[in-house]
Amino acid sequence: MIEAVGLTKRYGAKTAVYNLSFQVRPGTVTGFLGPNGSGKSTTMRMILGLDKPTQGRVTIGGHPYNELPNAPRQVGALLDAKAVHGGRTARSHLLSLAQLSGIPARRVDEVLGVVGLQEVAKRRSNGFSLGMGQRLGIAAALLGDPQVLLFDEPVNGLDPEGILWVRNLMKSLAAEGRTVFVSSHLMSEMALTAEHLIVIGRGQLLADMSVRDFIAHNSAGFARVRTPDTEPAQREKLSAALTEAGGQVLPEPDGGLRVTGLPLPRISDLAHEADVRLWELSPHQASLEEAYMRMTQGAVDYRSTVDQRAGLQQQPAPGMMPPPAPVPGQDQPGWYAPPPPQGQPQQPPAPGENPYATPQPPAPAPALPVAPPPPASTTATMDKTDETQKDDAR
Ligand SMILES: Nc1ncnc2c1ncn2[C@@H]1O[C@H](COP(=O)(O)OP(=O)(O)OP(=O)(O)O)[C@@H](O)[C@H]1O
Repeated sequence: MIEAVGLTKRYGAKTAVYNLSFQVRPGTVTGFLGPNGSGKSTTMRMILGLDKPTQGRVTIGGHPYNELPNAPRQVGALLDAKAVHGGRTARSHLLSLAQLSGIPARRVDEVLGVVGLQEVAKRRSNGFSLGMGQRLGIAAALLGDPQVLLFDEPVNGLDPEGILWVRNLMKSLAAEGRTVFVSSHLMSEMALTAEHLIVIGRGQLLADMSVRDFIAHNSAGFARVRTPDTEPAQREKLSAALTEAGGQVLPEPDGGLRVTGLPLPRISDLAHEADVRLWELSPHQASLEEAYMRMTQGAVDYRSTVDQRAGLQQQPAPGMMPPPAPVPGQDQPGWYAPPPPQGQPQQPPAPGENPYATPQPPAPAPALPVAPPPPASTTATMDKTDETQKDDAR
C-alpha cells in the first residue's frame, strides 16, 4: 500500500503539491487524475524518493522508498519512457537495470516477451517509436516482479491494440493483489481501467473515491423519455404533466425529452396517469470525462483562448468539493497556504433518494485562514537542488 500524509512540495515560491493525504490500496487499479501541472508527477517522484517532500511523508508498505530493502524488487515505475540510454539495445538496457538489482538475466527475456518487444530486443532504443519506448519503460517497471507499480501516462503514444494491452495488463496486475497507481489524461481509458480514483487540482486533493461514485457525485443523472414520433400531442401532454409535477424538461434533437428532478418510477406513473404511451424511459449518467471536466474546471491552469468549455461552465453538483480557487499570492514568496479540502464529498444517493434531482449550487466555500509562510531556509536550499536535478534530467 502507498500512503501519503500531509504531503507538500514547494519549489521556491511555487507550491506544486499541498497537504495531500491518500492511500493507494492493493488489489485494484487506482487512477491518478489532474489537469496539466496539478502535481501528479511531483507526487509520483516523491513516492519514489526522487524528490524530497517539503512537509509530510509518503511510504510504501510503511517505509519511505529510500529505506525499502532492495526497492526495485518491491516497487516498479514508469515515469518517463524517454529516460533510456538511446545507444543501448532494449535488451542491454534491461540487463543493466537487472544487474543493478540482482535480477537474473532470464527475467529480462521474460519481460521483453510480456511487453511484445522480443523481436526488436537487439535494436537500439533510439530507433524506437513512442509506443515501443513506452513498452520498454513498462518492461523496466515489471523487471523486479514488484508488488507496487506506478505508471505515469503509460498509454501515451500506444496504438489501440497497445492501449487495450496496457488496460488488461494493469487489471491483471491488480487482480494478482498488487498495488497499481496509474496517471492518465485519457478519461475514457481510465473509466475502463481504474476502479478507484485520486483526483488533484493545483496540488490539492479534489476526490478520493471509486470511479462509480466519482461520476455519480460530479454529474447530474437524467432520464430520457420518448413518446411515439407519430403523435406530437402525446409529447406535449407528457411534457406538461412532468413540468407540473416539478420536473425540468428539455427537448432533445431526436424528439425525446431529457428530464431531471423526477425519479424514473414517478415519470412512468405520470405518463400512465396522463394516458401517454412511452417508447423509451431510460436512466442516463455522465461519462467519467464529463464528470472530470465538471470537477476540475476551476483548477485548470492552462486553457486555450478558444476553449469550448468556456460556454459550458456549470455549478458543481451538490456536495462535491469545490475546486481550489487560485490562491492570492501563491506565486509570490511567503504566500499564505490554503486549508486542505473541507468536508467529505457527497455520498451516493441513499435508497429512496432521487438520483435524478436537479443539482443545487454548493454552499459558499469557507474563507481561507491565513497560515504562516514556510521557513525560508529549508525551502530555498531544497528548491535549488530540485531545480538543478530537473535541469540535469532534461
Ligand atoms: N523541479 C521543479 N522546479 C520548479 N517547479 C517545478 C518542478 N517540478 C514541477 N514543478 C512545477 O510544479 C507543478 C506541478 O508539476 P507536475 O509536473 O507535478 O504536474 P503534472 O500534474 O504531472 O502535470 P502534467 O499532467 O502536465 O504532466 C507545475 O507548476 C510545475 O511547473
